[in-house]
Amino acid sequence: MIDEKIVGILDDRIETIKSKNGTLILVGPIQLPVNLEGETHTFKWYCWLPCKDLVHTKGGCKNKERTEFLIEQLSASNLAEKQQSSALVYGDFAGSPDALIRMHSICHTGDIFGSKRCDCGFQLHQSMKMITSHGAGALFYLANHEGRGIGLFSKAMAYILQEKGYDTVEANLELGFKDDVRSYEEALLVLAHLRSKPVTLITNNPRKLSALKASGMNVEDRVPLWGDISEFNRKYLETKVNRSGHFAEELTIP
Ligand SMILES: Nc1nc2c(ncn2[C@@H]2O[C@H](COP(=O)(O)OP(=O)(O)OP(=O)(O)O)[C@@H](O)[C@H]2O)c(=O)[nH]1
Repeated sequence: MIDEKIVGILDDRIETIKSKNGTLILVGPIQLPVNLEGETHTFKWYCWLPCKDLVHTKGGCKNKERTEFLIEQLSASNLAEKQQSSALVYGDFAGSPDALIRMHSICHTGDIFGSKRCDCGFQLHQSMKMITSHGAGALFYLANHEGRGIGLFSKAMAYILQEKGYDTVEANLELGFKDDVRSYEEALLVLAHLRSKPVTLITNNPRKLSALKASGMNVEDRVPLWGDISEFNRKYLETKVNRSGHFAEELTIP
């Protein structure tokens, strides 16, 4: 039995988002002060969970019952073994006429370790800076997208192939994957829940742009995000342009 007071505290900040493919449980907003190059910017942080990741789910509950049931499931659901994605929201996200969106795929090596083999760490921090300078926007951090959806272990194997001359696309294909197996469905449901007005997408990837538009994202515009180019990621970036068709007009590879 969960303490009623605990249920009351959490219930205010838990919502369910229903779609034809299932239900997401969204928790937030949570104040998150973030250090961006010495300046503190406060984001609103949301995290979500597909209902199927819980041990059991109970349909049709009233809010308080649902929240109590959810808390009861948590400790047995082994959520640390699964991936949970989240969103950092900035400014008047629902109301602002234009908002910048970054759909950022997790990159353990680039985002956490600062690896220079890719541009992911740079893109993560730069997009947060772009969103705060713009005044309104959201960064979706997609935790089940590692290695463009192949997973961290497979990405490690792909890196070994790349050391032997295979490019990013070839390495994925040689390991039996498609080049890009990412799904944006859950993130789009959360986005639609938080904002209905059009957005500007931060990306260099035309396939990401079309996939998101095809899934119903209300994208009005796109802004590029190239940078942190070095001898270590030159081939990776050239492969993006030459094999994956990335918009190259804003890119200068020295
Ligand atoms: N398979 C594989 N994935 C990689 C490699 N380097 C980085 N990644 C992954 O690529 C993903 C980053 O993709 P994005 O930053 O969305 O890049 P993008 O698809 O080019 O799109 P934009 O950055 O939006 O232009 C992350 O999940 C990384 O883990 C690699 O060499 N092989």
